[in-house]
Amino acid sequence: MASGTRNVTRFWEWGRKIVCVGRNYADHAKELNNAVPTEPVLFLKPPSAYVREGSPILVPAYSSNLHHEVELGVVIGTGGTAIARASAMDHVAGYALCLDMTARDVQDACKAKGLPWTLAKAFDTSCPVSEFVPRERIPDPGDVRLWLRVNGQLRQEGNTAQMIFPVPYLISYVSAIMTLEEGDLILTGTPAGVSSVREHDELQAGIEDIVTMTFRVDRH
Ligand SMILES: O=C([O-])CC(=O)C(=O)O
Ligand SMILES: [Mg+2]
Repeated sequence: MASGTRNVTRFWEWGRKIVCVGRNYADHAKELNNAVPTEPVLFLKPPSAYVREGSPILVPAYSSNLHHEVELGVVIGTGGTAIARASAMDHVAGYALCLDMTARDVQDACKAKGLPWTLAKAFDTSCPVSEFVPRERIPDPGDVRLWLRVNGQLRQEGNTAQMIFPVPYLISYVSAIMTLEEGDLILTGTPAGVSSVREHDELQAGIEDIVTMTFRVDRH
């Protein structure tokens, strides 16, 4: 697991990139009136987006509609360029439960103006992450249940079997565009049920009961 003096189980400390896949579940694409894509939709978050349990998720000062998106995160172990689909899983060190926090009002405005989603997706605390989950604990990333509760109420529930583009496809696709490096994280998209959160809300999420996490929401 160790690489030099660094340990991939603390990948969020490495300063590596976070590659996000959008609209990878048809039911979520439809709930936001987006077309179901014929190839992956990609965007990035900077490593400064990471937040860990114990620290709050902050609503950006410029947003009044912050949404949760629960997602399976794939942590890259061995980097590569133009990785073949057949060997893609050899590049996975493990997984993490992630939230792709999204300023939905800002994203809607960006979409309307044809602008990038950076303000909506890449702000500080926009990427809450769980503990690292070693790959052995998820033998099939194409068949795990993701769930998210807000103040105890179930809001999102989906199975990664519903992904349009499965994990090996995504690793191959992304690595043909940008080299994947050890410690990079791929967020694989969210199932349906995204909704608003406010100051003082409590978010609880899990990959089944393999890993769970709890975050509170605060304002700047
Ligand atoms: O903002 C969106 O709806 C796109 C996205 O991140 C997702 O589908 O997970
Ligand atoms: Mg997302």
